[in-house]
Amino acid sequence: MERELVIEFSRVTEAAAINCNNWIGKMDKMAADNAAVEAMRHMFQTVDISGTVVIGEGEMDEAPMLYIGEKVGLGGAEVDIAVDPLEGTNLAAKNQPGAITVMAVADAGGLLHAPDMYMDKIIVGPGAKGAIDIEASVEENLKNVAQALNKPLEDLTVCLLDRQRHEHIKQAVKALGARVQLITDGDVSPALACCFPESGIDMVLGIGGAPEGVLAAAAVKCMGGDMQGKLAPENDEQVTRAESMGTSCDDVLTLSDLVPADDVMFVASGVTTGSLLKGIELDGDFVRVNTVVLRHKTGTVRFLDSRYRLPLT
Ligand SMILES: O=P(O)(O)OC[C@H]1O[C@](O)(COP(=O)(O)O)[C@@H](O)[C@@H]1O
Repeated sequence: MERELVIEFSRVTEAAAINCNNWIGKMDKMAADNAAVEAMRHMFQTVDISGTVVIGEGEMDEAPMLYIGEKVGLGGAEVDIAVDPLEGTNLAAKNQPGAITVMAVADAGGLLHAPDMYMDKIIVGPGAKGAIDIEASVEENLKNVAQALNKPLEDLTVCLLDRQRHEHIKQAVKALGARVQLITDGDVSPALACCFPESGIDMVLGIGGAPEGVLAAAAVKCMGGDMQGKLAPENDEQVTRAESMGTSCDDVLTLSDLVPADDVMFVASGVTTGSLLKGIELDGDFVRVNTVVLRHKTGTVRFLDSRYRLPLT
């Protein structure tokens, strides 16, 4: 991939974020999502790549735009693309922190084709690389991560979606005297955040979407953190579907299973303000949007503070 693509890709997630601005707080998550999808799809058509959507809005018969298998771009390097045009649709609709527009781009074959089902995840930043084991208990993982980070357990913060299915994790964290940070939606943002010590999040645990798991893995790989995942099927049909896509639900998926590519980029723009990215702001004649662009091959981490003059062209 070419260096110039950094800016090209940031325009894609920024267009999506700007286009859903009118829907922030309007209690209509479908409309917000559609606005992000439309803008992202439109902007892809201006980028010099031959892209294939491998994680997108669904299968071709259920999603008109950015469906799995859709070809995007003007032509150029053959890349695979994972998108979540609006990650945290509820957060945007309810004007709560942490909604982002996000994508990952890798050399063809470089991203796991994750089925649309749940995935159990354990994620840490670079300081705790090698200290996690998804098959070990919550207690064991917390102790090992605290030791790797050289932190007392009481100061360790574990982020998880506030769901009934995570009750055992909450209880285990409480019993150890560590801290939880409960989120209502959007588990990609904390995966990125735990790679930045100043975010205050040390690890992410629990079950969320598998497509979001691959996006999170792209961010974590670029940042030098660590992640393991395991598909969490809800029925036999999902087990069969996962197998037909080449992944067993019994497999522990390491970072290199989730993102085999060496050249992978992760790009996200803020919709509503979160721990690392500010949300969309109107600033006089301009609209302002914050973006993070990570690239594994070059080890670069870029924060962009972009402004677009209104009206948009
Ligand atoms: O709400 P559930 O079913 O627990 O699913 C959790 C998944 O949904 C999300 O919170 C948000 O997904 P959407 O943006 O599609 O609404 C993801 O970040 C997370 O992985």
